[in-house]
Amino acid sequence: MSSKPHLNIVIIGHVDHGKSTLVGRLLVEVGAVDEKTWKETLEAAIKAGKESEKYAWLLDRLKEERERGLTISLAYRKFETNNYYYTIIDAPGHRDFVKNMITGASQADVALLVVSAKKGDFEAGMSPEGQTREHILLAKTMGIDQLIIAITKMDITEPPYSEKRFMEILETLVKFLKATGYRMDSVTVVPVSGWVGDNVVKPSDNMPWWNSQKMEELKKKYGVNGARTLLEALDNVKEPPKPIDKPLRIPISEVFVISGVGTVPVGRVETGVLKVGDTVVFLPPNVGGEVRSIEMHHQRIEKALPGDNIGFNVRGVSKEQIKRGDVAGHPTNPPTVVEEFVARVMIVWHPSAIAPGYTPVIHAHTASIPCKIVEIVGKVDPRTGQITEKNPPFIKQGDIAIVRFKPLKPMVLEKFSDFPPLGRFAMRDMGKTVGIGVVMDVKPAKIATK
Ligand SMILES: Nc1nc2c(ncn2[C@@H]2O[C@H](COP(=O)(O)OP(=O)(O)OP(=O)(O)O)[C@@H](O)[C@H]2O)c(=O)[nH]1
Repeated sequence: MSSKPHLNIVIIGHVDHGKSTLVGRLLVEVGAVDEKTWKETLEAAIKAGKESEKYAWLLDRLKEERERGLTISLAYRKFETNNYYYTIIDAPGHRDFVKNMITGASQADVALLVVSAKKGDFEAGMSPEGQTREHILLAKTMGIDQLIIAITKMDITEPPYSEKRFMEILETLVKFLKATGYRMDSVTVVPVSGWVGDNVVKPSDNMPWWNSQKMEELKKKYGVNGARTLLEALDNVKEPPKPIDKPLRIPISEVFVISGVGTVPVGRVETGVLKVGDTVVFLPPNVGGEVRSIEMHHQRIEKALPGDNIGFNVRGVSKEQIKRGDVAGHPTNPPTVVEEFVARVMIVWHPSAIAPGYTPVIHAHTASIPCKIVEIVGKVDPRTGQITEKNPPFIKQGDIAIVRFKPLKPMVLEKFSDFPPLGRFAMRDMGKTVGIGVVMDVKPAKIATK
């Protein structure tokens, strides 16, 4: 196996804009789905009267197989480019997308926004209820900074492969993306047809205007990057910085006592490196000691890296002192216990209005702590992405807002920009997910030294 970096990608876009068709085409052309499986699936699609939706049909079938627990389909959600291994985190509908983003073990490194250029389609996606608009905001809220925009169905613009239509769409999108806070140099655009296969893996002759001169023009005019094909755009994504260089953070999921070993907290290393012999500290309780051993998959290891699920024995820490939701780090740069934090939240479900005083349970990393809203700093207008209303009296379903929270018990949280896995959360109440958010700023609590 080669050592290409692994990236997670999420597919977003308005209903029927051509996500499945484009992704199906990509998977077939890069060889992630073999020709034989493809032909069989195609025949089944024709039999079922789904000829015109064969790629979508394929993806749906793969999804069904996965839901039935067949492992083979997993392979079809993975593909390679020259530089990366990709895993597709699917996002067929808004609800699933939100759920996946919160509960998914893996954060998306990049989003592929599929936008239909067909007359009327693009306009529907950008309407106030449109998912193009909603998904862009959601992706931004969840901290996905790299965006590839595939403007698809170029074969059925009027006239077909219209440069004018492409430019009109791009201009509207750029305006909205800028207002949302996207950096244009993190955005790459490509005109495609998922159906015909133009500019998906192979450069197409149908859009002679899509050339290096045009891409330079777009860079100058809007700051966005152009890619010859979707594959090239995927290949040129920037590798996210390795969390190995960051301070150590291990959210604890369980604590065991093992005879002959002692106290063994278990958790996943999110950032940094843990070595045998290191001194660690657990926050909020602020207790710590020397790491005597580290175990992964029942094997002793000397050092644990981001992504490793480990159990580790710490001298002088008892089971009663630490629990799920605590976070281990090095004493030189310990995890942050917050007195208050400011977050950007999106309310995905709530039957009435949310006002200061409201206290949902915040689920962040392995912690679940009730946190009170002490201030609604401002409401973000979904049409522009800008703060419009300062200190509104309440927020409701569909709103995006900047909110200040106060945890009712000691809690470790970090700024999303510093430690993404410790800076995103779900707000839950009444057994449901009320909202999602990312931590923009923290006010550290004073910790008593022991
Ligand atoms: N002509 C043309 N039709 C396309 C293209 N891409 C998709 N379509 C058609 O548009 C319709 C929707 O495509 P899908 O790929 O199912 O769209 P989707 O975004 O996956 O849809 P949902 O998952 O239901 O949101 C289907 O009838 C496709 O055949 C394209 O590039 N050109």
